[in-house]
Amino acid sequence: MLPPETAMGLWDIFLNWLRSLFFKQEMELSLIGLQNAGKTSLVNVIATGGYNEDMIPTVGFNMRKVTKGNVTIKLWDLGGQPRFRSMWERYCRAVSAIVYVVDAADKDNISISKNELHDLLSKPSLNGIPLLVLGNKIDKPEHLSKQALVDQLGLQNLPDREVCCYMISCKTSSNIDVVIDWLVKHSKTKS
Ligand SMILES: Nc1nc2c(ncn2[C@@H]2O[C@H](COP(=O)(O)OP(=O)(O)OP(=O)(O)O)[C@@H](O)[C@H]2O)c(=O)[nH]1
Ligand SMILES: [Mg+2]
Repeated sequence: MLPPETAMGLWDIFLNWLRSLFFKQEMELSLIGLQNAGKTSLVNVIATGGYNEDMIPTVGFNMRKVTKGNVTIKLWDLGGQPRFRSMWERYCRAVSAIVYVVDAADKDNISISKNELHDLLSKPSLNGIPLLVLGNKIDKPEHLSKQALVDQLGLQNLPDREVCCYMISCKTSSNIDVVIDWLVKHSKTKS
């Protein structure tokens, strides 16, 4: 006979396993933003916790599946260079949320980032899709504050969609847990 506390532990593990069979969640996300913002770094940090200084710019897009608890997240990681931006919309149409990554320490490019974001959100096909804006690289001392980023990206006047903004660092993993929580809350139960 197992001691009662071990039996309870096993019972809990069994129940959790049973729950995970019946309540699988899934979601599809697109990661958008200018080149060098840190989109691929974010995928890596979510998937494995790893961070690398020597990144290769994404050509076209990459798809990666990541499982967090009961949630399987399909991530479309898109290239941010100007020549790839015209395909952003196509990869955002069917997603549960758009994740827009900004280099919060690159003040010179914030207005370009703002214009690209507003351009994308003006597409009728993307109406109503929740938006998560991530100000990345807060390990750099020159990074903008969250309020400054919200103001400079014009996030206050975005109609008819849920908008959320967090400041993160892929390098130090700051606030990555809050990002994952937000994503998991926006997933859908698989039917
Ligand atoms: N200091 C700092 N550097 C970062 C951070 N996140 C990413 N980087 C660096 O920024 C550079 C670009 O990162 P990527 O993840 O390749 O950027 P991307 O948005 O995928 O770029 P494209 O694929 O060209 O669109 C790399 O040198 C990263 O090491 C961060 O949180 N802090
Ligand atoms: Mg990339």
